[in-house]
Amino acid sequence: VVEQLLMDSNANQAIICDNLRKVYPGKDGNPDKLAVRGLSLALPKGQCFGMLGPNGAGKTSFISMMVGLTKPTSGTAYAHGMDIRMDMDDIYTNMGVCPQHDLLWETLTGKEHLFFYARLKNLKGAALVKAVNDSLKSVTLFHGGVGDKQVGKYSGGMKRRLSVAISLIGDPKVVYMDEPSTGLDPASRNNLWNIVKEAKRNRAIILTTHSMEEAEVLCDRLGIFVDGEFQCLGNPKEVYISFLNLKYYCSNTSKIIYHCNAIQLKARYGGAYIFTVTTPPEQESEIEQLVHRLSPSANKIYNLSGTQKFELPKQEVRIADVFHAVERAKSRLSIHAWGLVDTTLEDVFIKVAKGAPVFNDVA
Ligand SMILES: Nc1ncnc2c1ncn2[C@@H]1O[C@H](COP(=O)(O)OP(=O)(O)OP(=O)(O)O)[C@@H](O)[C@H]1O
Repeated sequence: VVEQLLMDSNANQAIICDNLRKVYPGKDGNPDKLAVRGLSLALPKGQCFGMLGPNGAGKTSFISMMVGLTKPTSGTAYAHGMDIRMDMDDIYTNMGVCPQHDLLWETLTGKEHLFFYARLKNLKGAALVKAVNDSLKSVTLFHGGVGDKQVGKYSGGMKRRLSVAISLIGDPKVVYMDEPSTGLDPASRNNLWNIVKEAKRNRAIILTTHSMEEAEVLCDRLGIFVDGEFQCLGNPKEVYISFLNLKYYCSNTSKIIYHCNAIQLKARYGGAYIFTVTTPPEQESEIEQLVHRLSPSANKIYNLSGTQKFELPKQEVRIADVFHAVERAKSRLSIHAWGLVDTTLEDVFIKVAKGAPVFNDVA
């Protein structure tokens, strides 16, 4: 699969991770720490991938490997088709990083920062000046001579915008952003989100965040990372979570309701339930009709080989009606499994984090 993706890398996949692992050797008789336990991921250009996870989950360890600060213990990853084990120098020319804490020189101006980083990306002459001015404009630090002020005089929001501008200077195709909007007021945060939305058009962005809202606004796909591995991967509208013992309204042919250790969730989007049904593929249209009778504005969000998922606006449906409708339908349809879940991304994230082992942030 990785080889196929790599062959396609020039055309499509900006980032490919192949069973990436990071183990920190235990010291003083302590056991080894598996910070990243075999991460595989492909991210096409034009997408922003959000990495959520509790403190100590391994997000920074992952990003550190991707940006060349540390070496993988095993496995590898490819940025723009280049291997992080061997080709880091080439990767740097096409990579941008916005670190969690602004790494800025207080006595340099915003513009000087951008000149410095743009030169590192081999920009020269008129192209260099244009790139710096465009960059300042894109993060609204151009007008009024703000770009010529020392960074020490910048507000937190201005520093964060500058850090994002630095990560994007030189048109890198792969960008890592570590909690880009942490600590910003709502207006500055919205401003920064617009910059990131614009930036993701022609590059791949991997973004870590603790904000569900940020993940929903910016990310085309996201994963919840716990204890060194993804517990779920999907788009913000629909994420699969496993290894959790969450209450889940679910039934299959033998049980009506049980507590199962898998959950499908839908992020808020106005408060909807996710209704999932698996039947033989030829019965799909009958299920669709049933769903639309229950909820006329239901929206189909997934369909594969007889498994269909719909979002049902909460104000339109009562849970009991769904249960009755499915039970009645079982007399004429082969419903292999079905489920109805009501939860928000934030609720689930908190439960995922609680379900994870307690991490000690101190290495
Ligand atoms: N250099 C190191 N040596 C040993 N253990 C480490 C080292 N760096 C991180 N760890 C451990 O690896 C685990 C993952 O840490 P990491 O910093 O990658 O998590 P994180 O998800 O980025 O957390 P946060 O959200 O707090 O930044 C933690 O248990 C941490 O204590």
